[in-house]
Amino acid sequence: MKKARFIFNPRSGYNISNPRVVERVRRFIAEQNAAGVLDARLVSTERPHHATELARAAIADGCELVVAVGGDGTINETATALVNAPAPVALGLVPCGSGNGLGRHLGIPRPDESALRALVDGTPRMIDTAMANEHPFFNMMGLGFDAGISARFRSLKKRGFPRYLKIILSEFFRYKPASCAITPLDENELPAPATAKQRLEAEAFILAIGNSDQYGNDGFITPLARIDDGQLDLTLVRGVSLLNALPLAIRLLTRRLYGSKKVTHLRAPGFVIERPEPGLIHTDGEPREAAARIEVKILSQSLRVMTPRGKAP
Ligand SMILES: Nc1ncnc2c1ncn2[C@@H]1O[C@H](COP(=O)(O)OP(=O)(O)OP(=O)(O)O)[C@@H](O)[C@H]1O
Repeated sequence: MKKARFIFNPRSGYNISNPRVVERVRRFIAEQNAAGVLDARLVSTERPHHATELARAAIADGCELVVAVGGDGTINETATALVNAPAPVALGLVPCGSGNGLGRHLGIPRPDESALRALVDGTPRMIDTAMANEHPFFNMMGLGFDAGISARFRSLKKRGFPRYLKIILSEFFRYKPASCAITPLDENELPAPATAKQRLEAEAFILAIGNSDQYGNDGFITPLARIDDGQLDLTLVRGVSLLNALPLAIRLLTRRLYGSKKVTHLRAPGFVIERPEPGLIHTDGEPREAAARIEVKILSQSLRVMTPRGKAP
């Protein structure tokens, strides 16, 4: 019998409007407990960052499976406690957020029966995780336009994709591109000699660094990223205007962003981003205050995750 803990965020996009998800999860737990497969219970988060405390407590209690029932923010907080945890502790996902970027990349787009089945008969996989200064991330980090969106989204009482869209549109008209310098790092966290000539200074509309290939909702901002290759993919988008916003959005949704002249792609195990002053970034869609200098680095194969059988990306 595998000891497990389910960490449920009642504030995540899907969970607010779909109380049936948590009912189904409770039933699944009862079924698995009765069948002698799991020894599991569900706990709810009461505040931001509570999921990390709950996940640490679950590991200390001997749980081998810790399941995040929430969006990318809840997954981030839960997984933070599991990075480099001793085997066989694994993260499970029941993605119920507004975007579900990590879940979609791993073949778990929705909180459905397939997501639940993967928890008990799926394949455990080792994936990379990453840090942006002191902030862990698992899916995506960024600065510029999308960091502003995450800050405004956080202040909403109600969440969900339509509200995302509304904020994206209003932020588009007020956002001013930010200047930054980007230096790729090698495996030893030194400026990469082979790629040093790629050091870029730019006015970034969006600067995104992806461990997975998408923000969520199939917005493929780093379309070539793989979550277990020991590398991070950086996408720099410059000069977005009313004229080119729609074609760029279509490219974003069809994995063709790197065909645009406005877009630069870099790949490295890490990056240093320097800005004129401290400011906002986001990690997995959650806004954070960060120093002017941001060091982003990969932690190769540092998290075990349960994924559906035969669905490895
Ligand atoms: N009980 C709570 N009350 C208020 N906020 C909470 C509570 N529990 C967790 N949170 C916060 O809720 C926020 C949103 O969670 P989450 O990211 O899971 O949902 P989402 O934003 O709808 O999904 P996604 O990131 O996939 O778009 C996180 O910042 C988390 O810290």
